[in-house]
Amino acid sequence: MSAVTGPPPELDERRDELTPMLQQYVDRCREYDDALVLFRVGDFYKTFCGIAEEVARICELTLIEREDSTGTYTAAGIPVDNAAEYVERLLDAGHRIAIADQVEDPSETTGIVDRAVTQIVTPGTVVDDELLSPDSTYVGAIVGDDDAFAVASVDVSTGECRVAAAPDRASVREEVARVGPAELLVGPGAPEVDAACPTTDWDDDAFAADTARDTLDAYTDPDRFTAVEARAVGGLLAYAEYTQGDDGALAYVSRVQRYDAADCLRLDAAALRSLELFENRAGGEREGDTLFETINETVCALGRRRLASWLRRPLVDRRAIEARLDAVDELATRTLLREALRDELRAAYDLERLVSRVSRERANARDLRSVAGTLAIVPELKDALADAEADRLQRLRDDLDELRETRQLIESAIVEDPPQEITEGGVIRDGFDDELDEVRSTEREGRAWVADLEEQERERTGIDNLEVGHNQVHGYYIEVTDSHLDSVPEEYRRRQTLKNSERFVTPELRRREDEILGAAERADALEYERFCAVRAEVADAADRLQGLADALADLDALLSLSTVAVGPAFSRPAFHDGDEPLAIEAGRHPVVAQAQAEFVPNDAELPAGSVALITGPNMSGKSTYMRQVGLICVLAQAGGFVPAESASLPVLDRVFTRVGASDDIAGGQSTFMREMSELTDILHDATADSLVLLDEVGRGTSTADGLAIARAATEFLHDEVGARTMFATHYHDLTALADEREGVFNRHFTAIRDGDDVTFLHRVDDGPSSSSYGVEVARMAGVPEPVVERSRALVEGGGDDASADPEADGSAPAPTQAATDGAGADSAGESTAPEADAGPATPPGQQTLPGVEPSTPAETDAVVAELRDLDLARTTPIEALNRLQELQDRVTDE
Ligand SMILES: Nc1ncnc2c1ncn2[C@@H]1O[C@H](COP(=O)(O)OP(=O)(O)OP(=O)(O)O)[C@@H](O)[C@H]1O
Repeated sequence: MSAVTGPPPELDERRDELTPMLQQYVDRCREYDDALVLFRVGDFYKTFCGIAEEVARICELTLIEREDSTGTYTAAGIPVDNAAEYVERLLDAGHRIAIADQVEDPSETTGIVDRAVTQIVTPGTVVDDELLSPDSTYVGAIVGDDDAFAVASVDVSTGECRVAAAPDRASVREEVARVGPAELLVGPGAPEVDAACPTTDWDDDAFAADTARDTLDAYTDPDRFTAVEARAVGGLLAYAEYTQGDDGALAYVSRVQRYDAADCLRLDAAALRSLELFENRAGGEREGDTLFETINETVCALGRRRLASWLRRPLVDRRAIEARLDAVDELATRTLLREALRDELRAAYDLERLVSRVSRERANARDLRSVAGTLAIVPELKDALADAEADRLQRLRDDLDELRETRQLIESAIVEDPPQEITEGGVIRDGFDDELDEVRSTEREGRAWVADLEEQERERTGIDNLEVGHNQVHGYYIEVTDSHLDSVPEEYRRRQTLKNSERFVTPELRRREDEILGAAERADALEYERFCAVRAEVADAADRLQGLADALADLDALLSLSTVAVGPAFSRPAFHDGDEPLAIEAGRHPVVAQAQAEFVPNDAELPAGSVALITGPNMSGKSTYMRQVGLICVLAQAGGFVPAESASLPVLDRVFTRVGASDDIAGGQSTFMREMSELTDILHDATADSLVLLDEVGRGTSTADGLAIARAATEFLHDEVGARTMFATHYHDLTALADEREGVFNRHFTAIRDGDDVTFLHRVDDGPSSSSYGVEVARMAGVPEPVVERSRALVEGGGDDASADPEADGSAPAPTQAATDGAGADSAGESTAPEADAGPATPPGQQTLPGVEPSTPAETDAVVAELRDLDLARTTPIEALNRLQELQDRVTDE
């Protein structure tokens, strides 16, 4: 990155010999020596020398040679009109960009136009619409003292700014993951975080206690914050100001919120990832298969961002949850009200970003009309909510600020469909400003006089084909064909001779023309002035406008939740004080169920402090089941209805997830190390109010060690922590824990086997599973047949209960049997016989593995005997494969 920051050396060395423009370029590069300077020259942002080469490479631009009296320089130019696209590429390539714009009007300057850096664009501080997704874009900052840390974040495009204290390093990491910044400032004393975004080393001084307090003082009372919080948010705001051109405090950051990270259902990075709230781990086509995209029914950008933040921070205050649910319930029941509100809200613009543009003086007339357009729906929304009963809705109705004066101001000042440009007129309405009206009427009168002139002059001179026209070079003229030149009056002055005609002006026409031009120019200037005044007045209402944006965002998010709530088989969750079981009837995974037509609903019941050990074949639905329990809890605490017939839930403080090592792509650490460090966090931090979802813990090491760790962790969670825990495992030995501990019980997923075919029922049942079907799944995944056969032989030959397995003794074809025996402490008598009886027919929603032709018993016996005698220690892989192939041929040929 350093190659493109600072001035190009060949220019820097000879600065004083360069042309004034290049001198200015070098100066801006020196001033902003940590950024790539884009230097405005006419309609382009230019870069020079080595920097130009880098920009041309990234942006696929052509390099040009620029020659002046001092030398020849390589240059590359980004067209100003579609700069956004190129800026995005440069950002993606990891550059920080300083935009040096012309800050003087070239037409009013003699000599060189002054240029200043007006904006620094970094991944976290982008404010241009073209570069921004509708989602929040945060820049975050972390700092630390000896024993305290703080995490601050700001969305420069909307002004949303927050800071939270974090008691330890793990909390910092967790909060950073939850904020999900696009860029992170790592301040002094900050712990190492594995951020999924670029990090920036920002001036340490900005985070110093006194400096940070001074910065913060321009926004709010610094005494509201602890020392470390003030350092984090003060340093961060200084950076935000720096990126916006260093013009002082950002007026649209009207509230700096302090929050407690523990005041919400805490989801750490692992939980966010494995529950796939915002990102699908599979990526690609399944990218949109996330909880957020599945339940997002918002109709405007404000609501979209709000719903995302509710999902990132579900509530933990039961009263607040119920209040949200009451509102959702009412909106779900009252279809007409819901649809009327949604229809109105569709017309809402992104008020937060508009207000921030207004405050930054970047808003144009269209933006102001969008503000007014959004204000125009407010009375309708208030009316519609007039008889709302839920407290939350009543409060929202009161918070919907009509801002009548602001709306009236914009509507009376700005024309309905204004142009993009604000300096070229056509922006301010007639009747808004006397002076402007007068100037405009002078212009209009002048033009009318000219328009009448042709008729008048024809009459006066008797020249019936006399014409009045206008061109850029000569202005207004009177054109007379050669045949009528004799009739031209005396005061006509010749202007231009054409092939068959002459063009004239008169002193009066000249005077009128000057008047028209003067008036037009004056009108444009006046309009711009008036526009800026109106914009400044709107900016004065920024606080109230942000308050309104807040209310609109809440309303849209509530409407989205209520729209989902009326979907098939959603119900309002009930909350209890935690002593009762977490109980879900016929729950569904909201994302998988949507994609899968034949999704099988499942019940779940977890008494306080219990551990459910979940066993079952691969692919039988264990992970889906556990995640669905987690997602239902998250959705419920965010204030949503849940995909279940009923749900009776405790208010959780945290959801922990630990997914299998192979499911996780970890950087740096070995997957096993990472798994263990995540497990450590869980064992340390889980409480009796937490939900712990463990999927395959201990898989990344030897079986004996893995089993030991899994068992010890389960015992600890049960005996010491008392967290509600679901543990999906392939360690069947673990299921014995249910006999030893009262709160541990077994659940399993059922599959039925018909010969070699396996059908997954995706249905959870009591008791442990007895078979894993790993070999069948391996074959389904395309593992070569010889290896599959060898594996099967090993399983059958080496397993303790080989003789109990009908397939092991070669009796073929194997009778249809339940894959699970339903045995286990809690499930005596609840066998899966009904499924077994169902025979080979494939029930809906299940996958079937293809079978192979069975062999005859005698040959199979012989082959099995040979397999047993094989000395594996002396067999190379190739020999093993050949041998397997031969053995397989023998049993299938026969
Ligand atoms: N309740 C269900 N109804 C229908 N299909 C389901 C259900 N649950 C899971 N499935 C399907 O089964 C597939 C496998 O599920 P899942 O990953 O949960 O299995 P698993 O038992 O955790 O497997 P493994 O042990 O290999 O990790 C899912 O991708 C989904 O398509």
